[in-house]
Amino acid sequence: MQIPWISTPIRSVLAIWHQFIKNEIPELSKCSVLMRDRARVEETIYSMKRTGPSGLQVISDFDMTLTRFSYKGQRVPTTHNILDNRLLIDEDCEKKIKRLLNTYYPIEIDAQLSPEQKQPLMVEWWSKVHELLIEQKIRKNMLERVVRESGSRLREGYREFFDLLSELQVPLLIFSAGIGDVLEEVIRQNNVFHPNVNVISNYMDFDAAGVLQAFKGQLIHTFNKREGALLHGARLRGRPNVLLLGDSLGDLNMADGLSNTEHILTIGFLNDQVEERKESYVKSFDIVLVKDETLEIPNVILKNILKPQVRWSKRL
Ligand SMILES: Nc1ccn([C@@H]2O[C@H](COP(=O)(O)O)[C@@H](O)[C@H]2O)c(=O)n1
Repeated sequence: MQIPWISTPIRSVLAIWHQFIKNEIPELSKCSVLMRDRARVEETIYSMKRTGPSGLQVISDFDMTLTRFSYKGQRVPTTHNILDNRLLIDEDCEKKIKRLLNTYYPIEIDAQLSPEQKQPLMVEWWSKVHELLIEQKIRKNMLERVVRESGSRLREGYREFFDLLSELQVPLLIFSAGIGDVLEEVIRQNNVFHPNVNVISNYMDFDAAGVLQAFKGQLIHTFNKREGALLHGARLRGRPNVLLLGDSLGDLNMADGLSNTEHILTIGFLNDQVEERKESYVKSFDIVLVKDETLEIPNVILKNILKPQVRWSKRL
């Protein structure tokens, strides 16, 4: 808002007031942020803000959503890839797992294939890898060290994200097709496994000697999160407003187990194959973050919903 004939301080106060009444979030103007309908996004945030922390829950994917996609030019390992350590698997197994990754990951992110076409292939990928891991007789007591030695990295701003939700007792459900035991160890080692955090994932089943013998429950892969959400619906109910974070179109189904929702705001991290997938991401997510390795935008939105008074008093 530019009014040339009034002094700068008055102009700044007016600009802040203008933003306040319009509920504008300046960070959403960054070129890495894409939205189909910005006005709708801001209205949704405003509605969520009116209900406040007691009505909100956050549902998030883990690998490449809460963790970085890459760091210093290298891919950051997923919870599956963290197990690629000689303490747990031999060279032959490592080669086989890499070959499977090179075969199936391009399918997972292929913009030309539908989720229905990808589904059976994802089951194949996950099942083959889990079989290989079971053959390796992985020991539970090695996981702590293996996670510590891995290059796993949560996104910049993760502490603020986890701590804010914990402080205001907003439930955070991490819904991951990765490996739950490894995921829990990553957030524990980063000191953010707070009591408001719940995890739905693929958990390892260890025998009495602590050796991997199977995986528990129904397999979760990237494109069957709807089934998982329906199965675990009870863990999702209760709060009508949802902030959902993911990096795959399959993550949009993570809130399918919910009934009585009022507002769902979806944020998608577009990390890879950007040009090929941009259109479908913008169509499907409310906000798309292109090659953004941080949690800055989710944090700004959360602060806006949960702590409006802090935001405005800081700015004034
Ligand atoms: N053998 C595998 C299987 C899957 N992945 C990747 O993990 C991601 C799943 O976890 P989310 O937390 O994102 O649900 C998925 O995107 C796969 O690319 C893998 O690295 N190795």
